[in-house]
Amino acid sequence: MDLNTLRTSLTESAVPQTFNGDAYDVDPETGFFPRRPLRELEGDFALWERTLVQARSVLKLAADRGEEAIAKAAQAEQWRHRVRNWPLLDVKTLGSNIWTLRRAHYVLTCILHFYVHSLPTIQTQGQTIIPRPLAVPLCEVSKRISLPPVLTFADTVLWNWEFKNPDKPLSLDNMRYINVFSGNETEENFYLLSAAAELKGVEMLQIIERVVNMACHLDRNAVASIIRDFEQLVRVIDDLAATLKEAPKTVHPHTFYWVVRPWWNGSGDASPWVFEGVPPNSTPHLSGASAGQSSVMYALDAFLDVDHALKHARQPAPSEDNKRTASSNFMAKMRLYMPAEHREYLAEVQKRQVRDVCQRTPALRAPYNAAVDALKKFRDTHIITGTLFIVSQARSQPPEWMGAPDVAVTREGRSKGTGGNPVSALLKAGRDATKRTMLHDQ
Ligand code: HEM
Repeated sequence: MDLNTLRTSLTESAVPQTFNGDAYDVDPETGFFPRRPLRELEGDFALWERTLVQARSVLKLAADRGEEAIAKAAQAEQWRHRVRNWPLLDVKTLGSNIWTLRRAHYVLTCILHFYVHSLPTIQTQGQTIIPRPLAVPLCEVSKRISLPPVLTFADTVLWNWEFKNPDKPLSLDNMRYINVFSGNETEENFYLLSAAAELKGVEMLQIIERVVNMACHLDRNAVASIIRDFEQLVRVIDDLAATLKEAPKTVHPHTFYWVVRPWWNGSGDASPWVFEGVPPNSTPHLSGASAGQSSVMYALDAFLDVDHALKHARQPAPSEDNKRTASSNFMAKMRLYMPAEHREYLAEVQKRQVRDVCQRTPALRAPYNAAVDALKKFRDTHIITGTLFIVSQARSQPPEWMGAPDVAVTREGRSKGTGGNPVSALLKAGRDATKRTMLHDQ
């Protein structure tokens, strides 16, 4: 679809009578996933595609001191040298097809992360320079699709797959991840776990759309139907929690923490990124990729009206830790890393104020609360997962073949999440905000 056509249809449907995900690039069968993989870039831009393929076979994390990394160090430097000497391509000639621009974002952000995280530390003292032939087109493409010029959840999970069998529809069994930075199974399995949540979430989005439409014209039949939908929603959220609980079976916590997650990091205080040829301060959002940017859970939050920002006086009152986390605005900031059309979708769901409808309709309160409770339990599971995969691993030693961790970074610092919040306080604040969403009899 053409970018302008999509934007126009969004503007025209600013307050649609019937809420329909299609208008926001949300597919009825694949949700936030595109129905088909994004097509490779062609012509001059095939250079970017080739560079990404080469990166996978030669680049390792800068901290990697393993035999393979040492043997490939010269090839890795040649790869970075080639990127620095690329011709400066004009992205205007890419056209305005949204899928082409998304593919360009995916390819260039993957190259960016290969580039910065493989750079020997000696070359990143004080600041990390992103060379002009990469920086300029990346920032222009990002601007055109309203995404920051950094790897996002969409780049790693939504746009990074191909069919095993192109004649069959998208499903977990019929997809394979293309760009796996570390090349290991833990990373690919993390993407598949996220994909499982996205695909499970499709059912959830169908429920959300049905309920927000019925909530506008509430009669006895609509109430009965909404009650059934809330019951179904509880089952879907329970399934999501069960999927998350299974994570340690396929995603290895130690490998995840030391070998996979560093590839997704964005710009940090120790060596902030500088985009050559791009006006300074024009790229403020550079956190890096996180499952915290998956629109699926935010759709649920918007639908149930979970108040992460603590704007409303709800019970029980927030703790001091909750307040500190809310002031960092993490949840609102993560929305900036989602595709623009999905952000619009979330805003539209939020506007429908389903929580208020349920508050005014006694028969809906208990079914609504059951869904909130299921989401709270999902977040309880998520806290356990975050503790196992991040907090505990921050106390562990890196694999032997890796250089020692940066001694300047304390263990506490190492258990910070995307955007710099301590992981456990962040995940608990989300759980507590969910608890406060419960309706009480008035
Ligand atoms: C091994 C599996 C997982 C781990 C280790 C993990 C870890 C984390 C961490 C550390 C954060 C804090 C922000 C950050 O540092 O990026 C976070 C946030 C978040 N994650 Fe996960 N996550 C996992 C799986 C998932 C899955 C499958 C989903 C999607 C359903 C998900 C959805 C979220 C959301 C929505 C947030 C924002 C905070 C919140 O809503 O409470 N995560 N996750």
